[in-house]
Amino acid sequence: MIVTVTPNPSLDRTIELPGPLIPGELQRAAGQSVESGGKGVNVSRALSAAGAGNLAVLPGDPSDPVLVGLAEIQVPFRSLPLGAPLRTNITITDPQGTTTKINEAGPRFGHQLTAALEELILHAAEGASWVVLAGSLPPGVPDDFYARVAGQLRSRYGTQAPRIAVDASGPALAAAVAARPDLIKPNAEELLDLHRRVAGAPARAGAPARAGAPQPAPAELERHPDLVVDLLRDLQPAGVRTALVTLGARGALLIPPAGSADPVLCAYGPPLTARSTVGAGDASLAGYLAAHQAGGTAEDCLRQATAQGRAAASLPGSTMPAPGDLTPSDVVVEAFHPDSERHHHEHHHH
Ligand SMILES: O=P(O)(O)OC[C@@]1(O)O[C@H](CO)[C@@H](O)[C@@H]1O
Repeated sequence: MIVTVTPNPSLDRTIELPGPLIPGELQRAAGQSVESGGKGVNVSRALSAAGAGNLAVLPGDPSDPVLVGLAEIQVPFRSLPLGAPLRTNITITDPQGTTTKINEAGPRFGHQLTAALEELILHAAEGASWVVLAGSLPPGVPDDFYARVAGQLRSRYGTQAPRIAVDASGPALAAAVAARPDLIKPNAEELLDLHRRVAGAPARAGAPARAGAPQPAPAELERHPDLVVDLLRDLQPAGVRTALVTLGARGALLIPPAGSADPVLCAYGPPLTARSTVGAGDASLAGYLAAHQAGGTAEDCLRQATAQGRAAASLPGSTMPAPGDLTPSDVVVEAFHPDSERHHHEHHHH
């Protein structure tokens, strides 16, 4: 069973505009939807849609629309009553595939709530194969929350401890990496940010010091997977093990831990117009975990991750794909070679 943890869930409200977003103007929506969200909640929704056993752990009162929504779609969850509403996050999409997102901070946690959430997670994780620690931390929860939880899970369950995946950003991700999670799933922007934050990490033996060197823009990183691999190698001494790096329309890379004999794998598919990219990374992570849980090879896991991410991007709002939405045979997975890769992508996109 896969346990997902979402300390800062959200009600995701999506507005579909008939044209580009114009700041300062009244615009009328061509469509709208509301879904229970937050990264771990999305991973759970995607796992449930794929028929994979999972349990979502999240704060929220029983009457909160996020929990009511989860119950409606029969995603199993355990929740921690808050006495306060969860946040609402807004997504605005246009027909060109541009997604604008505005996320609230979320309700404030005191020490007691933080401790109660930690205990709920430790309890719910008993017997789990994976625990996914996902999304931002609400105000009041310390940045090292994921690192602490990972440490507690390992000390409490020892050899029976679940594998740990982290899908977060900013300080929560940087602090979590120190606990050596089994898997991280950054996108280009999160990877650059992580590299910036962990720049003080000891450089890998023989590598030129990269700290202070100008960083590429996220879109440039998506076009140059060789740069992604370089950044990852820099981060491994700081605690990064397996990394699933999602590269938007460019596919994804699976980078094994330092010293592994396994090759770096890359995956891509035919061009697609995104309808809403919100939740695509979460769907990718769910695909990876479902395939891993089913005993799949690294190639299977990356193919399933990429197929799920592509399907999620082509669906409105943060809708998670069902098996019928997937076209895994569209996805090419191959060993990554810096030179051939650039050629492939150029070939592919012209
Ligand atoms: O503010 P966070 O916790 O970083 O991200 C929250 C969020 O943007 O992540 C999901 C998409 O990945 C959405 O369901 C949700 O609104």
